[in-house]
Amino acid sequence: MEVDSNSTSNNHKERVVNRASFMDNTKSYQQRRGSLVPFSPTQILWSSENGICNKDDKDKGVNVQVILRCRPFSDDDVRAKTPAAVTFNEDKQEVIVTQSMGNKQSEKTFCFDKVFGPGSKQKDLYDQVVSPIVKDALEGYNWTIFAYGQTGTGKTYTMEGEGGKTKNGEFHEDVGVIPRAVEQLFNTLESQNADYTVKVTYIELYNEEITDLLAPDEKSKKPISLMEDGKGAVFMRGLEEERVTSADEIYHILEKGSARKHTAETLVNTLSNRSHSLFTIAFQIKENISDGVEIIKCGKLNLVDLAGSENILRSGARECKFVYIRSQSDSSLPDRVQSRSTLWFHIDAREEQGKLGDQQELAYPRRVINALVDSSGHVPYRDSKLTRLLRDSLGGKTKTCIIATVSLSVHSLEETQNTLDYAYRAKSIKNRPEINHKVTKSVAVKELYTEIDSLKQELYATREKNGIYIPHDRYLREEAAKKVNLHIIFFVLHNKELLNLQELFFNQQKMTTQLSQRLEDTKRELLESKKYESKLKDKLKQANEMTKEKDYLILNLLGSEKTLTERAVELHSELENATSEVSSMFTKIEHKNHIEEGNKMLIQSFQTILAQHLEVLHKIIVSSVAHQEQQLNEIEEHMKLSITEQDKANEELRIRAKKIKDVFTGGIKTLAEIATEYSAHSETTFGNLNNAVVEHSSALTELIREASVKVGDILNDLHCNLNDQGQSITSLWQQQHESQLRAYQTTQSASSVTVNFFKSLSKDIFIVIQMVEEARTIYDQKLSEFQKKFEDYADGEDKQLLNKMAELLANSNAKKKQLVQTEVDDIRSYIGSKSYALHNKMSNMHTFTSSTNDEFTMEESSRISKQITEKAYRICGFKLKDAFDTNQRVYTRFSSMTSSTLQELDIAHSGSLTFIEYKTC
Ligand SMILES: Nc1ncnc2c1ncn2[C@@H]1O[C@H](COP(=O)(O)OP(=O)(O)OP(=O)(O)O)[C@@H](O)[C@H]1O
Repeated sequence: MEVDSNSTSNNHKERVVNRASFMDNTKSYQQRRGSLVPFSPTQILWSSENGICNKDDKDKGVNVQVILRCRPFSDDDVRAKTPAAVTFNEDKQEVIVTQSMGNKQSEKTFCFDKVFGPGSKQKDLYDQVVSPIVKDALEGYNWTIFAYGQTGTGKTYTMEGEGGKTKNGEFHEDVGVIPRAVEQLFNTLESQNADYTVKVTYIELYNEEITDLLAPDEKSKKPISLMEDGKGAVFMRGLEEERVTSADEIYHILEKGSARKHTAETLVNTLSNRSHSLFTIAFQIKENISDGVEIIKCGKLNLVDLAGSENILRSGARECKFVYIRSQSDSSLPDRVQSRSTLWFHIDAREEQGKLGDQQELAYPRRVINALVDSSGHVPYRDSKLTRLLRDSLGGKTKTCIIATVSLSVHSLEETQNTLDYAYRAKSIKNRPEINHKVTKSVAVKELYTEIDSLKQELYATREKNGIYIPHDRYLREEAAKKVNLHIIFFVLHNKELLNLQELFFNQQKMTTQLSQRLEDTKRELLESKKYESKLKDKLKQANEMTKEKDYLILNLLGSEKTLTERAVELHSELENATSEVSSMFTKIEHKNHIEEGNKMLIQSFQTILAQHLEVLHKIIVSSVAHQEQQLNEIEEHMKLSITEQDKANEELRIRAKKIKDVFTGGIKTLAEIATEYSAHSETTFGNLNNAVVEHSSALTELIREASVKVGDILNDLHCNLNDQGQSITSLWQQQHESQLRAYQTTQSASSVTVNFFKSLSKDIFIVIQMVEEARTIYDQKLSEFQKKFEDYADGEDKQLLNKMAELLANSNAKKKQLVQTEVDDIRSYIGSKSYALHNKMSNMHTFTSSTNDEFTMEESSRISKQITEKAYRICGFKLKDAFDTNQRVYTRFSSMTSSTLQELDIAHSGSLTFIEYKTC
């Protein structure tokens, strides 16, 4: 019957059988793969009672080596720029943890045997830490290396690593401790050219259940139980041992075993180990130390990858079967350990202890460590399978190296501190390593033969189903030995017990005083706690009220959130609309920019056109000025010509008037001569006189007629001249007017074109409108100034010209008028004086005739003479009257002609003045 550690039975026989079974098992000859030496790794793992120890090591003890390794930031941490909470001093082997509490920062420094920072490589760790361990193990020591730390901090990465071998047979840089150790082991064994046997086991401890990861298949997997040999040595029953001959075989086994592990995904690790795994390599090396004397070195490496140390709920594990330890309920533990455990783990009162998982399993090693560190006497190895398996490694005969893994991240600060605390405490655990038993070949062979016999008999008995067969002499031997042992044990135990009890009593006394003191403290604390509780209750009440308020607020908030959501939807649609509008605006802006570009080009072309127009305008003005100058010159020439013609006409008129005067003077003279001759020869020449008078009268009439015709001609010529002058002036004025009109129209059209163009521009270009407006205003101003100047200039010129013309015309008219008036006056006075002289002559002739009539008083003669005189008188009278009438008519006609000409001249003059006034206005 097997004795489980949890079993309370201590039946002697059972123990013997059990031990026998253990011995059988440990010394069973491994024939499966033809090994040279009988051995069992499990035996060597947990028992080394036959070992030869180094006296110094055994006496003083060797501290557990504690290595600290920190993993680098994950990609997520790098992305989130997570701050680091841990710094390293690899030279001093120190780790500094920085913690912020409000405004304060506290630092805690931990010192370890070796510290590997986030930049460390797998090879560095292996070369500096594990390689010496492997060498030491090859000397015959048992070694346990276990990785401990929070999930995702790199335990599996450190122990197993990632990747395999490269093409040139070297390890990938991420390969971990186990494959490298395997290779070093085989390389050394090969190089020593020794006979050796290597065997491996690979187990998983999950939920207090041990699983053989190397079992051929799931069905043939047997439950593995832990067994003790009564002396503290533990072995696993039913465990498959695989004998290996090369490193590659081990890699294969590792792969196979790893694939079977219980894993789950956590928030910090996608492939998190939910179990503890123990990979063990046990080896025996046969060494020939001298002729014929052979020794066998037995060494062993236990490579343990523990499950994540942290609070699993916090890590977000899925499908997690684990709960947390309820240390208060564990009555088997001393109070001190319980309270410490409570600090480390969360409690779930619903779970029974039996159902507790890995976290509880991890709590036990901590308790073991605490007990070992505090030297409290009782070390609770038996509380869990893990601590039972690690018994020899924590305070036992196995050398131990703990690789504590931590994360840099500030988010893992709490777990990092726990790990560092735990690792730091573990540093002070002392083991008492012993080198393993070295046996000669002959002794081993003898033992093996005995074992074979015993096994054969056992087998026989089993087949016969007669119970377990023990040979008689062996039975007697063992019984006797047992009796002796019992006595010895009883005696020793008795004495020891006595001593222990004494010690226990003193300890108890000490503890009692301590406990009563603590009880007092606790009572005080209880009182304070009660006070605190009442305060808490008050606070709870307040909190409840606040919760109600908050609920109400939340309801309101939900309502407003709903409206906000609706509003958000509306806004969203509005935003979409706005976006489309904005995009259309952008298109418009683009279009506008395009137009502006076009406008710019238009402005530029307009500037060019404007410049061209201005140039043309300038040319037109220049040509118009030249034209006007030419016209003025022409007018001047015309005026000069007309003045010359006028002078000529005047000269002609003067000559004619002189001729008329001469004719009149000649006629008067002739008349005087005739009168004289008449008076001398009054009677004889009366007839001649009559004839001469008649002749002269007719000649006078003819003369007057010719004079009046000539005067009429002169007046006609004068009138024609005036008409010509008027016409030439009118045509000149018309030309002038037309050219002015053209110039004015050109200017007007140019200005209107400019204005229109600027108006149309102002509509199109809103942004450049100011510039354009300014330019337009400036241009307008300049143009209007120019136009004004031009108009002023043209008007001034016109005015000056018209004034000059009017002056010239007025002068010429006045001169003409004066000339005509003087001529007319002269003619009038001449005619008047002539008429008067004629009248005087006639009256003189009348007086002479009457006196002649008086002198000849003869009736006949006086009657004839009277008749002749009266006849002559009548004829002269008639002739004079005719001449006078003709003269009068000529005078009237001439006067009327002159006045009408003068009137026409006045009208033309007033017309010119009106035109000049109109132009001036
Ligand atoms: N020192 C390191 N350098 C580079 N990558 C690392 C390091 N340590 C860990 N990692 C990476 O972090 C991830 C988690 O590591 P690992 O699975 O070894 O953590 P663990 O402590 O074994 O977690 P669990 O307890 O959940 O099994 C892996 O992808 C691994 O590659």
